[in-house]
Amino acid sequence: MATDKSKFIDYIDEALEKSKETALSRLFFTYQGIPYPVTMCTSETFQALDTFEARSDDIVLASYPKCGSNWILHIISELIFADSKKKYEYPEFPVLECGDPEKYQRMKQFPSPRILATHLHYDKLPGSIIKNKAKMLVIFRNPKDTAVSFFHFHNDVPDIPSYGSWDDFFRQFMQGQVSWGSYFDFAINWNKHLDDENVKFILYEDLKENLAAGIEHIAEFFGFSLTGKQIHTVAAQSTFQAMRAQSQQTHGAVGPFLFRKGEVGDWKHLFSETQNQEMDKKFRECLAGTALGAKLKYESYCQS
Ligand SMILES: Nc1ncnc2c1ncn2[C@@H]1O[C@H](COP(=O)(O)OS(=O)(=O)O)[C@@H](OP(=O)(O)O)[C@H]1O
Repeated sequence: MATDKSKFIDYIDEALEKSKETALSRLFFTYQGIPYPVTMCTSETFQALDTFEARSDDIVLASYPKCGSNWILHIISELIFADSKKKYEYPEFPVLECGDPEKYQRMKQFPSPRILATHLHYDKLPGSIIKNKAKMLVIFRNPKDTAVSFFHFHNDVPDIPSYGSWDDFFRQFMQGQVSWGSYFDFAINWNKHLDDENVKFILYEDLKENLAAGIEHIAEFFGFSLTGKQIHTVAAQSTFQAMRAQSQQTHGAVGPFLFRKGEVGDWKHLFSETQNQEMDKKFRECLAGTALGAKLKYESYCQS
């Protein structure tokens, strides 16, 4: 990645250090009905977030955890670099709701465009993002691979509290008792806003299938004018293999765990038939017949 991410790595290392002393039973606190990890979020920071002043040229990258947040962060910073020849510096950890309460004051000094990643449900975003019509790219991934990725992150990273088994994690995931709450609540919430003029939807699986085309759409949405050659260069730097190879430099010790497999359909290795049926039912109840339900291509990615 064309960025100096030392602040980024410092923040991740600090969160991992806190995780070492945190048992799974003490990992979450609830703020306005949603569980968040105590290692990354505090209620003081959430209160301060209400005062955050968004700009119309902020770049908001929204996603439920494990849906490809670091992938689009990388793509955007490469697009900025290709467009302006200036490295995007990360003066703060880019996830908006993570960090100390003073970060929003410091962020006032940062030059535009500022990249704001977030895992917040739409109705928990600070009002100024909506009011000032900052452009928001929201990336979704099929819920089965999302759950599997989430489970592996907990159980593979030595310093992060583990679940007793995949079955334990699945139960918590389906009840929304995981960091940033329920995938399905997040989806229902965002579903109402996919047609908003400042919102663009992107599907992890589509990006995987045609990375250059996805990058072109992202560039167009944010108004970066790049040549076809530049788009292909960004695509070559944004493959899973390229990002995994750099992951220790970009994300520190957690890098190789974060960039784990990057595949579509990994859920087939873990889901039992009963779990498949349970998630299929939940999907039908929450998203069947909705615009997002169609966009997720559930039959292709979760049922075959
Ligand atoms: N370039 C590229 N191509 C394909 N897949 C990629 C890429 N970059 C990240 N990933 C995969 O995204 C998963 C991690 O998601 P997030 O970055 O959203 O994680 S986090 O919530 O911010 O911790 C995680 O998925 P799994 O491998 O299935 O665990 C990453 O491997």
